[in-house]
Amino acid sequence: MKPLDTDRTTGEPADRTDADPAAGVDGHRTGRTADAAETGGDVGDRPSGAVAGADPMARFDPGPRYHAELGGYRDEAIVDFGGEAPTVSGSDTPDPGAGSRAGDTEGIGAGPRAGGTGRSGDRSPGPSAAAEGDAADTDGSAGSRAGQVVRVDDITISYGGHPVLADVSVRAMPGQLLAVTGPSGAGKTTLLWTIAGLVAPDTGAVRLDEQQVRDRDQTLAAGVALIPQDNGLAAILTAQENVLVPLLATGVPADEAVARTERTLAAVGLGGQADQLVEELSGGQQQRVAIARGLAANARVLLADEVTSELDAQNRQRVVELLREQAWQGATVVFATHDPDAAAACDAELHLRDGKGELIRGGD
Ligand SMILES: Nc1ncnc2c1ncn2[C@@H]1O[C@H](COP(=O)(O)OP(=O)(O)OP(=O)(O)O)[C@@H](O)[C@H]1O
Repeated sequence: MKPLDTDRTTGEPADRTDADPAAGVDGHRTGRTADAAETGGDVGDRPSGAVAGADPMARFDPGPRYHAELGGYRDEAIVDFGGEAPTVSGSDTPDPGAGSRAGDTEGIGAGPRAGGTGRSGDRSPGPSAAAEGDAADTDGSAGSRAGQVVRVDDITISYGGHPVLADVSVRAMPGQLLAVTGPSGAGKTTLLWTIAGLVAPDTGAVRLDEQQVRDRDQTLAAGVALIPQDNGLAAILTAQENVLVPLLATGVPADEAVARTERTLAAVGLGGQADQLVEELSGGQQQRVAIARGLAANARVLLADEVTSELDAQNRQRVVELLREQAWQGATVVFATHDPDAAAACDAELHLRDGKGELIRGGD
């Protein structure tokens, strides 16, 4: 495997102003200080989120330490979620990256690790998030989003010489859900990360429509969102902020960002917990925040990595319905899961075992 370098330079955070937190970006943590130990020392100077003027949201500036494409405020930030954006080749497209992984260190190792070759020690730079406004998408109408065909052609990936995926091929289509199943360690996360451009195959290729995936920047620009297995949330931010900040940081107009945030949190049943810090939420609630963030990205390709693992049956079903809704709007959805019911609700299923991938249902 060739972990891709997604490290970014850091800078000092912008000074915060005291402006209005009502904007939802900064208002809740009065009296709470960031835990440097938890955050690698960065978040104590949490980026501004700050606000000034009549429309603070419109002036939101997360500060130079915020790495939307890395998903948060810390150098090790991992997360993801890509958002919609025009095309892979659209180099002028503002990077729709976003996501967040500011505070929570626990999940960083989840998913394919960098095998020690990543820039951040043994941690793989995580998927990042993204989100860029696409007004056409916000109405949620059928087919309003231009998904992309994801073509995985004969990819082989190994970690330190140990093969994980061998000649795996699959195609995921806009408007459809592709389940990726298989036992623990079969390579589901590795496959999703490869589609996201976070892991480069040893051989073979991944294409979005006709564009070969090169790296995460490219897939972010192409509107590929990843909801990582470990959620990748910033523990010291509220649920609302975890959804909202990446949207603002990637240029989604404030009104729309707020609307998307409210809509997606409500959709996952967390409308009443919007102002609660992530660290105060249960595991299942945190998972739903991460899902809301992924949904808010209005991605063209949505990669959901075991996003129902901590949910009760009712919420699992709801999340599968929400993924279905994404597909119904036109997105291409790839959903790694251990849950046979969730897999059965998908249009096709790729089963990974012993390095091989077999399309056991649907697809072509
Ligand atoms: N950086 C790394 N270095 C070495 N091995 C790695 C690294 N990242 C992942 N692996 C290994 O690759 C294999 C596939 O991991 P991956 O996380 O893709 O599996 P998975 O199917 O998503 O597993 P799970 O269902 O438990 O999440 C595992 O054996 C894992 O230990």
